[in-house]
Amino acid sequence: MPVTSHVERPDDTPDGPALPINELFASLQGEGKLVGVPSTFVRTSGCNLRCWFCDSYHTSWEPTHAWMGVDEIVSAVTARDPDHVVLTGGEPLIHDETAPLLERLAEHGYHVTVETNGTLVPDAPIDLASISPKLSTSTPTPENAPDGVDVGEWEARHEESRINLDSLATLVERHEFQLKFVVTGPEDMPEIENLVADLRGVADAEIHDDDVLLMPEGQTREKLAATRNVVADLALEYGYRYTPRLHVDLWNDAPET
Ligand SMILES: C[S@@+](CC[C@H](N)C(=O)[O-])C[C@H]1O[C@@H](n2cnc3c(N)ncnc32)[C@H](O)[C@@H]1O
Ligand SMILES: Nc1nc2[nH]cc(C(=O)O)c2c(=O)[nH]1
Ligand code: SF4
Ligand SMILES: [Mg+2]
Repeated sequence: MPVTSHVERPDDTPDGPALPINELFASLQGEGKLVGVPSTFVRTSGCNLRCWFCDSYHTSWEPTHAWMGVDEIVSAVTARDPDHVVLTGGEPLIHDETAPLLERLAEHGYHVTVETNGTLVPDAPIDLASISPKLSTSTPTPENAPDGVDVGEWEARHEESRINLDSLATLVERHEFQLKFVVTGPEDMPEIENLVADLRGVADAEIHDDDVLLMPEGQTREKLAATRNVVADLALEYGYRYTPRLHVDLWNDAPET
């Protein structure tokens, strides 16, 4: 079981910038302000956190990928001719090579959303920073760990690195953004309220209530059936926005969706 966030680059990868790619596919944006928009998804492998509920297990707990040169990734995107591109992971911003990829995608004129946990800041163009800060209920423990996983050092490591207020402030100052919280239940709300207040205190940017999105936790239709109405009621109660997980409604937990 890998215990680092680092994904080693083997010697036989292409010359120039390259990234470990878990999957690259066309789908509808399933989450957030652009839900329903046809998009090409580029999913990098490797993450600096280990949410117990991570719906991309093969980019975090057990990273799986092929190395692709930035040129090759751009060609695979242009072949699909999208208007919207979503760069996600894993955590795409742990890789320095996401910056040249984002530059290239911007040159092509695509609208690019970056899905990030908000702990890192790139120096690169982003049209929508889709920031999903991780709450204390995301922290892995021996009790909630995915089957067969030894949480080991990750309980402490995740807990100490999951929130970086400076990074969050810089991201919301530099980019159009959404704050998309994975909500497991009402006990998450005080933490969300405190984090939004802290961020409003330090960031030189307006954070409107409808920039704050509550997303039900659940990798499967069955799990979402149990959380979505609870979370919808919380959005109504607190005045934040609700986001569905459209792709889970449509395709459950199938890969490349
Ligand atoms: C796999 S993450 C990759 C991007 C980045 N690492 C992050 O966490 O934002 C993509 C999105 O899925 C969300 N997510 C992951 N597992 C989830 C689950 N079990 N239920 C709901 N959302 C989940 C994350 O919060 C994030 O918004
Ligand atoms: N359809 C679809 N929409 C998504 N929006 C964010 C996703 C992600 O994994 O980052 C995602 C995903 O995995 N699939
Ligand atoms: S930060 Fe994102 S990719 Fe990393 S473990 Fe959490 S949900 Fe998965
Ligand atoms: Mg996903």
